Amino acid sequence: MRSDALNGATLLGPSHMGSAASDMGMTITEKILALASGRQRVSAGDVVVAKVDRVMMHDVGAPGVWDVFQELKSRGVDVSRLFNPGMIWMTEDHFVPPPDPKSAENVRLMEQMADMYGIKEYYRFGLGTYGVCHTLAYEEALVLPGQVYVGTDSHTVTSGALGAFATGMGHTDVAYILLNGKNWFRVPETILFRLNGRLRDGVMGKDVILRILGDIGADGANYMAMEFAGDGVRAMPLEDRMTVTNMTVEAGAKNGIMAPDEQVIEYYREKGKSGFPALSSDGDAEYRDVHDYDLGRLEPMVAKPHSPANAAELSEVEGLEVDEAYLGSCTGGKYYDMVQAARILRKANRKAKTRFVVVPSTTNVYRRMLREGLLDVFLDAGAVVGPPTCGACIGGHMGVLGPDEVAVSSTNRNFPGRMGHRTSKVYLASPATVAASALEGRITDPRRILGGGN
Ligand SMILES: CC(C)[C@H](C(=O)O)[C@@H](O)C(=O)O
Ligand code: SF4
Repeated sequence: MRSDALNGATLLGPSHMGSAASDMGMTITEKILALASGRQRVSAGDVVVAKVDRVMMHDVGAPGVWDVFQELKSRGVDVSRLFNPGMIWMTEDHFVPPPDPKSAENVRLMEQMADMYGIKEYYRFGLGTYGVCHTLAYEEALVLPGQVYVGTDSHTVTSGALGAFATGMGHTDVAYILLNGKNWFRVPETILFRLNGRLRDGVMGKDVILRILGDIGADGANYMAMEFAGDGVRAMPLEDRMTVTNMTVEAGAKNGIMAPDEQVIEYYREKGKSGFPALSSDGDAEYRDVHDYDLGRLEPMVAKPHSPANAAELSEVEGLEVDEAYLGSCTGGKYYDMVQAARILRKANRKAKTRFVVVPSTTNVYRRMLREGLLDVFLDAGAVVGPPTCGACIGGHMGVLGPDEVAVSSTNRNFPGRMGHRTSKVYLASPATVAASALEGRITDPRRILGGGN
């Protein structure tokens, strides 16, 4: 079955897994876990031991895994060799360039791990390409459709937009995978979100996922797969799709996933990658729930403090004064996000009225911004443009908030204190909304500047 399914980068028909006619079909998530565990079929609730294809560690996760290794060593476990160093890739992203001694120490520890274990795919700040892991996974084609991909970060779910089973795991689980190449998974139930129609100008993937989070709640998909399908998905650029899967974990999801379409396959072809299974869900797959959305009617959204699921239409808070507009992170610091924000600034052609912090998520984004004149657009608007890092998204550095400050941010979490002082307040919004709000110093509908009907 495995060789049938690994049929090159072609879109495989629904029933390629050869399940008996009487069986229910499978979801894409079930198919990937079946392939990885060498089974003909799996169903939600099954516990499987699945081979993991790729593992990511960053400058917060790798030191945590190192600690687990030391603990195992003290109990007599041999941690001198890994199952397959080639399955691992690492990047420095959360606290780089290091803002404090502890972060600097973590970076040194990563260097040591890379040397000791022979980890070759290592993206280091100050030595060329590096950046926020989830953007880098896409840009450098580090994860392929159909793979089981695990990272030391909860937003590893982002890569599900490209058709992988992608999920975050804790240090102990990742340590186990590094030593054994596999782990156990309970096959999640799936909620299907059918996205129909096209987003209007000024409305982005971020608005889609905030709407959905508002509808299902912060625990609306606990340990479930959130699958997105429909012509609305196909109409979205890949980087905007990634914003949608990125925030599935904010509803508690195990993974977010979209079946790879021609756009995905073409993307990988350009990167010189093929030979992966482009799986999709069967028509008779079993879903826990199905939700329909008409993207053509979606309004710009925000998530009010202090939960990503505390969603409201932007109109509810329009005009609210902000102290900072933050454009960055794996959610809102991708190239597409920068382009959408810059479009608003170009159109307005004036300075921001509030502090405006722009942090491209990777060096690839940064270089493209430089080449295409986007850096000038942001600088001309008065923004400070920082080097690639997670930065203020996690309250680390590069624009953290002071007491009672209010920010509008393209990031994914607005828990108390997430971006700085515990009394600060964060409104999550799309990159377009962040740019429009920076210009006005107040939460602003980007369509006011773009001139669309709102
Ligand atoms: C530091 C890291 C483990 C964490 C995560 O798991 O997501 C961070 O990236 C976040 O966004 O909160
Ligand atoms: S940018 Fe923010 S959400 Fe993304 S990995 Fe970094 S800290 Fe986490």
